Amino acid sequence: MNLTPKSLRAAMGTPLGVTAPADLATAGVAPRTPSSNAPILTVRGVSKRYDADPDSPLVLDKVDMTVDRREIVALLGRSGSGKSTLLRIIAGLLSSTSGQVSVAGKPVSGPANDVAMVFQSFALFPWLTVLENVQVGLEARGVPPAEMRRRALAAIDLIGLDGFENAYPRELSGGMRQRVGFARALVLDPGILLLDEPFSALDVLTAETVRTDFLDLWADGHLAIGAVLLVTHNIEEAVQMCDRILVMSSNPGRVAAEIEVTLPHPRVRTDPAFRQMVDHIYGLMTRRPKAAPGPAETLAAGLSLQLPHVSTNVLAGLMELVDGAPHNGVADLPVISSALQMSTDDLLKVAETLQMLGFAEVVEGDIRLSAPARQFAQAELDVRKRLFADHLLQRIPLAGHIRRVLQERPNHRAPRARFETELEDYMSETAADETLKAMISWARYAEVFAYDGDTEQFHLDAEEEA
Ligand SMILES: Nc1ncnc2c1ncn2[C@@H]1O[C@H](COP(=O)(O)OP(=O)(O)OP(=O)(O)O)[C@@H](O)[C@H]1O
Repeated sequence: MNLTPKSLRAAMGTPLGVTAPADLATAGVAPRTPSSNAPILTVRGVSKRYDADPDSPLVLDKVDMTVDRREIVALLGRSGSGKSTLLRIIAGLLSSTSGQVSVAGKPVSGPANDVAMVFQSFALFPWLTVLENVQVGLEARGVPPAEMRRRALAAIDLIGLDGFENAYPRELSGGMRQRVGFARALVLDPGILLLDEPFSALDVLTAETVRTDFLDLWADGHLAIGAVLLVTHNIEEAVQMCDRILVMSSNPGRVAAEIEVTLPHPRVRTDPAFRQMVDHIYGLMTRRPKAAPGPAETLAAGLSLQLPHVSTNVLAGLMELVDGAPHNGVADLPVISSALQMSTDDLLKVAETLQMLGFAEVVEGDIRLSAPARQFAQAELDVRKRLFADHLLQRIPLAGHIRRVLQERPNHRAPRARFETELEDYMSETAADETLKAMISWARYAEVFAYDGDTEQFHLDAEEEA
């Protein structure tokens, strides 16, 4: 039986909207009714490098943001944009390189009492029961045992786990485990609740149930929390849940756009206004990758272009899909993403790779194939390879550079390390490694040069030497 707060209350014969257990509820609190003008969270000029070396990658660059009382705010961004880093700095689990964070007017310099967090991985103690897991934070704060038990039971009841107090996490489904994660955070009555992709490890239906139950409790004023900051890369989740969405850009992470969501609750995903907002945000998240430099520009500029490791099978698959009916060359990315059950992040990465290679334009949430891409989609393998080779050499300076070096060397061979070192002047080691992996797989497909994994050397085959 799926015990949700709604079904639980119904089973108890109490109408929705009743006052929740005293320690958790702030009766009569209406969402978005500020109890004070000061924001509950203020982030000012926060920058972060993980390495003390000033030349190491800047993960966050002078981030400014606030969250008001009774607000649910999303930090939405692509993978690697620094969302989790920012959340951990706000929680006091990580220090910033510069800038300040304050919660409820107090500067954060370590784990703060006014902050609680729900993790993607649930992070429960497997050897503790549900009740003991929920009590952990209260125990750390020295709450007396009787009060601790009373508050933990109230939180468990509220979140729909009544009857499971003595169960161990291994006996619970994923959705129930995450409810424990929520109860453990809510029991602390935090000024701000930080949600780090709390629904992304759940299957689609369970995620939707836990999400809407949480929203119901919030809307009914049953949660004694000041505000919520949600980290997600799921655009629909952000539009469904939040009053405001902060879109983060990557490399370095910055707040690139801020969107107020005023759609009435409950928000329906098929509603045209909902879809329009999702499309708009898709557009904002679709940055145009740096264009390949023209002949007048330096090789250095070209080598700074990071390549995503997307396989040619996946690239070909998306071109075929968009080329075919009913899209006929132009498609709405949110529509394809739900049809393929692909995350926004994964789909945008593929679409932007096609754009980088000159096979597509990605604008305002749409992907439009170029003429060569449509030709590719309908061609046999040898024509596909030729088209891909042309685009690779024209659009990706690294491809031309490696090929030139191989042509100039008498034995037509060069070690991978030679290019890796060169790339690392412009990007991190991880990015250089991913760039070379992409280059190797694309070049092999297009037969513009070869790579020997055993000797870690690039080389030209006889027909490639021409
Ligand atoms: N402990 C660490 N040491 C060094 N670099 C790190 C560390 N943690 C994260 N990074 C780097 O910081 C950048 C931002 O990572 P972060 O996890 O904050 O991004 P994110 O937006 O939360 O990504 P995701 O959605 O994939 O979780 C990435 O380039 C990542 O490689």
